[in-house]
Amino acid sequence: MPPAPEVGVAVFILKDNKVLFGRRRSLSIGAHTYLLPGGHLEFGESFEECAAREVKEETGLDIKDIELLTATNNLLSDSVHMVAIYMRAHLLDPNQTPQNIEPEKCEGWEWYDLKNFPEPMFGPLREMLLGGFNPFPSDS
Ligand SMILES: Nc1nc2c([nH]c(=O)n2[C@H]2C[C@H](O)[C@@H](COP(=O)(O)OP(=O)(O)OP(=O)(O)O)O2)c(=O)[nH]1
Ligand SMILES: [Mg+2]
Repeated sequence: MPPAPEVGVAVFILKDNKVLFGRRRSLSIGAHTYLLPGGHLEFGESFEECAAREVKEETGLDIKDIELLTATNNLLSDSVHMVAIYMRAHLLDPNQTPQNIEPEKCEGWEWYDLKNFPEPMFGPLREMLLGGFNPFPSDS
C-alpha cells in the first residue's frame, strides 16, 4: 500500500505589503528552497490552531486574524503526497520581529515583497505565485 497523503499547513504572514519566508536547510522536503512557516497538522487540530502553533514554534511570532486561503495537492516525491492548506494571518504585535528558533532547519526569516519573491522558491508555492496568487485581502 502506498503511504497516506499528508496534511501540511503553511502561513502567509502579512506585514505592510510583505510576506515572511525562510530558506530551508538540507533536511527533508524543499531543501534549500524558500518556504512559508508551517508544518504538519496534528491529530484533532484546527487549521487555525496548527497555523498559530507552527508559526510560534518556528519564528516566535504571535499571529491574529488567521484565515483559510487555499489548498494545493502535490506529489512531492515517489513517497510523499502532500495536501497543503494555505492560511493568512497578521502579527498580533506589529513591532514583533521573527526569530530563527530552529536554525538547524532554517537559514533565517525575512520579509519579502511578492513582486520580487526570493528564489529558489518551493515549487508548489512558485507555481501559485507565478500564477498571480495574492494572499492579501482585496481591500488592503
Ligand atoms: N513549512 C511549509 N510547508 C509547506 C509549504 N508548502 C507545502 O506544501 N508544505 C508542505 C511540505 C512540508 O513538508 C509540509 C510540512 O511542513 P514542514 O516540512 O515545515 O514540517 P515541520 O517539520 O515544520 O513540522 P512537523 O513535521 O514537525 O509537524 O507541508 C510551505 O510553504 N511551508
Ligand atoms: Mg516547518
